[in-house]
Amino acid sequence: MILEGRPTRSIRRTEDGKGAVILDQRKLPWEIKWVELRDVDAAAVAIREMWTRGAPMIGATAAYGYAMALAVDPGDASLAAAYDKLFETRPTAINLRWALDAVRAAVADLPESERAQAAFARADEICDEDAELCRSIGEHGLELFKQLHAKNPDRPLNILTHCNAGWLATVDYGTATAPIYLAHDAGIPVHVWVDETRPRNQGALLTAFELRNHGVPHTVIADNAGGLLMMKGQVDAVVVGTDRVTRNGDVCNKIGTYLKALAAHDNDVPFYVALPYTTFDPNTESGADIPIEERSAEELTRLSGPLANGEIGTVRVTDSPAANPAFDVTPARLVTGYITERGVLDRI
Ligand SMILES: CSC[C@H]1O[C@H](OP(=O)(O)O)[C@H](O)[C@@H]1O
Repeated sequence: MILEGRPTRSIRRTEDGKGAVILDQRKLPWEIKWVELRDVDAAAVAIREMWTRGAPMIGATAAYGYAMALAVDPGDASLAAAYDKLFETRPTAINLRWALDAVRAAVADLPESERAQAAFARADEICDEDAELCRSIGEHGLELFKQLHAKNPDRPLNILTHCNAGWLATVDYGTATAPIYLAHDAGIPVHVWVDETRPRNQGALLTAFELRNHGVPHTVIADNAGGLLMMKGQVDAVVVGTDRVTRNGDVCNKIGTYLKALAAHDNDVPFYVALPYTTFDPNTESGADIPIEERSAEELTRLSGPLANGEIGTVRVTDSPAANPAFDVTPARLVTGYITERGVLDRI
């Protein structure tokens, strides 16, 4: 099923098959700008500077960047150097490692002359698989939403989400948004509370953009408002994406997720995490072992956006020192269930 009102893919190969095309998400929603990535350095910059972001999208972009590196130099030294260059862009989302390992495994035993083509083919597979995984997450989440809505059939189902785990964060459908889109398209009245998600406002800018384009009723709220809404019975479930789920079920996600889980637990609101298997990390025991990315303080001390004259400007929020951890960890004990391509699981 192709969702109307938006591109069907957030990443694709260039026409000549030698690069990748992504949306520059830093410009959204004010400008829809597709950019071509033509080499591994461009892919690394796009990931590190968050032109494109979201765990599956980071993996997909890195996969194509890896293939571009091998098209220039397919030797073993390049295979290792390109892996490291892409791996060190952002430390938290496990999809990055998963995708790089998948491409390396597909080419390492091949003759050098065959490596680039095989790498691009594996990157294509990663993208096609991600779209299918997210659609399956949506199908299983749809059944859950039907059960939740049956409890209060005379009013919309109120879902709260944090950050952007939408089609912009994946190859298609999204993870947390997949059940929202499929429920909306199936005629289930869904309303979404969209956490703005400071400091980069992926919720207010990206999730709101997606939902607006798809005609899904939604309300942008301050990150700190969710607890009150839950206390007032205005949230039927919290559904978020994730960047890494560890073997014990701990969930690493955008900063602020843990606080939503605490409020949900205190108000008996179910808290679900949507993820494909590519975001599960069996090699890490618990959330305590996950590297938490620390991003620039400027992301917190400066705000940018269109000024009255339409130009993109920046305003100062504070001139004081700032700390900017980009993720936090929600312990498994606070997670009601995991919405996966295999179904809704009460333990991962
Ligand atoms: C489906 S992954 C979405 C996940 O990625 C986001 O992080 P970022 O925007 O920094 O890449 C956020 O944690 C989302 O939940």
